[in-house]
Amino acid sequence: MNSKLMIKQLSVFHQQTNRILIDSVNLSVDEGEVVALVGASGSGKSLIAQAVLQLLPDNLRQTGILNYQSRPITKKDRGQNIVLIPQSIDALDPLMKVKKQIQSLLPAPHSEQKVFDLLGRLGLEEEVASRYPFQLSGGQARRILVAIALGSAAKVVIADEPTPGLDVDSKTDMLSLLKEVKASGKSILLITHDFDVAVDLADRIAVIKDGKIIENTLKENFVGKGERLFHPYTKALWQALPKNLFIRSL
Ligand SMILES: Nc1ncnc2c1ncn2[C@@H]1O[C@H](COP(=O)(O)OP(=O)(O)OP(=O)(O)O)[C@@H](O)[C@H]1O
Ligand code: NI
Repeated sequence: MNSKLMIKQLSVFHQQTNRILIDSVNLSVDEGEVVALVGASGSGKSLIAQAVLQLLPDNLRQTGILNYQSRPITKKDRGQNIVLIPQSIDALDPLMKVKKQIQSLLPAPHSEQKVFDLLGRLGLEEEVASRYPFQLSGGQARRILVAIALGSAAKVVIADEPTPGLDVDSKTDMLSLLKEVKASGKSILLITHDFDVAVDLADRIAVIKDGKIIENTLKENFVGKGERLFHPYTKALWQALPKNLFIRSL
């Protein structure tokens, strides 16, 4: 298989208590594919992203295999080959203006024009480049984080909760930005608790519950009342989507 990113038997433990937070997770993302990882708050989604990027805090320990293009992932892959759109906009450096921030993460040559072009693609004015992060709205800051991913040379993007608490219009905007990231040929691991975002964007959907993947299936299997789905939890998520609510009453 042509896996860009492969996660094999990944487990994450709490060092002191040995409590298991991620339990033998297998997940892969092929070239140009969007795989959504869906689960409730606290199910372990961000821990998987952190483990892949070698960013787990010191009190946690990981076991298992993490590969980028069939070889082990190292810290050097971070930003180079695998880029994270982080869950928190606090990830932006508060002391660095937007332009410098984007330039420092783009592959050379990172001209001013390149920054403006990127901002333009994301529907942001050039003037935004000269602001500090605290002068941005939440939605603008999120777009800057996507801009960094879009402009980077990395072939794999991990987007951790890109649509939290956005209103319908901002969510639609964010979805089209992510579609643009996909159209640029990158593979995406899309982390979200928002099931309709997953169904809209992904080729394949994996569902995580209490640190375990309980379903991993092609988007095509999300049809009808969910007869083709394996786990009752996934069926419930599918049936609860607003567009499917009528099905339940049939
Ligand atoms: N550094 C840590 N030490 C101990 N427990 C942790 C640590 N980080 C996360 N956890 C626990 O691991 C579990 C999974 O956390 P994680 O952040 O991956 O959830 P999540 O699915 O991303 O949730 P959300 O949707 O709220 O972002 C939670 O129970 C959390 O409390
Ligand atoms: Ni999270």
